Amino acid sequence: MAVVKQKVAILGAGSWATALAVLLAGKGIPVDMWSRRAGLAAQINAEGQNSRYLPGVSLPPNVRVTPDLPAVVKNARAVIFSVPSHAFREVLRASLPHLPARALLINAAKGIEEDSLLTLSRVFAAEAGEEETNRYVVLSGPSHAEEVGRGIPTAVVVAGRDMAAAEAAQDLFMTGNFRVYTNPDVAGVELGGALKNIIALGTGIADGLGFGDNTKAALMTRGLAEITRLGLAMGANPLTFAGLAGVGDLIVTCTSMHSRNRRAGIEIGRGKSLSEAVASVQMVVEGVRTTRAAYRLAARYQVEMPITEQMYRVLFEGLPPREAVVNLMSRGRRREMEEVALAAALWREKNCK
Ligand SMILES: NC(=O)c1ccc[n+]([C@@H]2O[C@H](COP(=O)([O-])OP(=O)(O)OC[C@H]3O[C@@H](n4cnc5c(N)ncnc54)[C@H](O)[C@@H]3O)[C@@H](O)[C@H]2O)c1
Ligand SMILES: O=P(O)(O)OC[C@H](O)CO
Repeated sequence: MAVVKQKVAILGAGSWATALAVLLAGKGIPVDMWSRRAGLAAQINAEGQNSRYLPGVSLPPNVRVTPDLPAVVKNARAVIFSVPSHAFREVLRASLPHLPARALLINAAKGIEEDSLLTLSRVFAAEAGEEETNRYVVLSGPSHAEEVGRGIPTAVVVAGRDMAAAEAAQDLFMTGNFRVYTNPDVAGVELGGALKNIIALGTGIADGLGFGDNTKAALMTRGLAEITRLGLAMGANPLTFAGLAGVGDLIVTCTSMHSRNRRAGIEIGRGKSLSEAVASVQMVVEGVRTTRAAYRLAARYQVEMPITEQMYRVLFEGLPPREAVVNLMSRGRRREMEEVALAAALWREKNCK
């Protein structure tokens, strides 16, 4: 007798939600997806693809899309949140009364809540209660929907405070083309995934200005240094930033034409306004809100984040991108590793007794 697999719910119907639906449905798992817009749900069901957000990728027949949120999460063994980070609290709140008691809860969004400056795991704890965080995990790493949807080999990471939950998510997603690692460092994995978007906007701007690979490598490397500094101040393990959610995602987002953050940056570098650049991408550009959040977090934690500061001035204070480059290049002399190494030593002392 064939074993009927218990369904998975995906909240959101954008590009990442659709790619994850294709991945899971390809494993024979029934997938119910929630779209807040009935029209988009009907269109996806009728066309057998999400032509608005992930054109050219066929959805298996075991994927259904509906605007009925309670019906989508009912009896799901896992619920995946795949909406932009600014919508996470609202969608979580709407779904909480309906979530099955033991369902694994997976967040696939990459951002920091702008008003509260909370990472999304902390938003979850605030809304659902600290006792629920054992079944909450975050999925991150270098994974563009356009490639995952087409079965291109990809490696990602799942972080959870309870390793059993992280391992359950690992089992859920793992395929021959989608390799999943686990990590207990929730803060590091979510900060890596969120903060790299600021640097991707920056490398896009550098490309739009006509600069070269040297500039991009400099921004990525020094970007990783300031991401690590803030991560350390916020309790993350510095080694997480050497992994898939850190340097891995930084590489893919700063170099790929699939990256919405990089594409928006290119348009800004070519002279478009922020709103024109974001509108041209037609999908969420998480790095814009994250730049605002990280700029304030840097001040709160007294962490030096020069690239983030210049990005903030370009995006929100009208600083011409070329002046931002001059400001970065003319900073005082520094030793490369001093602060990060010191902070990492302190972290080891505190956490590796
Ligand atoms: N696209 C990728 O390759 C990719 C990969 C990994 C992670 N992510 C992350 O996944 C999250 C979602 O990104 P995406 O690429 O799917 O975005 P997208 O722009 O492709 O789609 C966003 C979806 O969310 C919906 N939405 C927007 N505001 C909403 C709200 N208030 N309530 C409910 N739904 C709302 C939109 O209608 C749309 O269906 C982001 O945090 C992104 O960083 C994306
Ligand atoms: O398209 P981007 O720039 O939002 O990046 C998407 C994913 O985070 C890549 O891993």
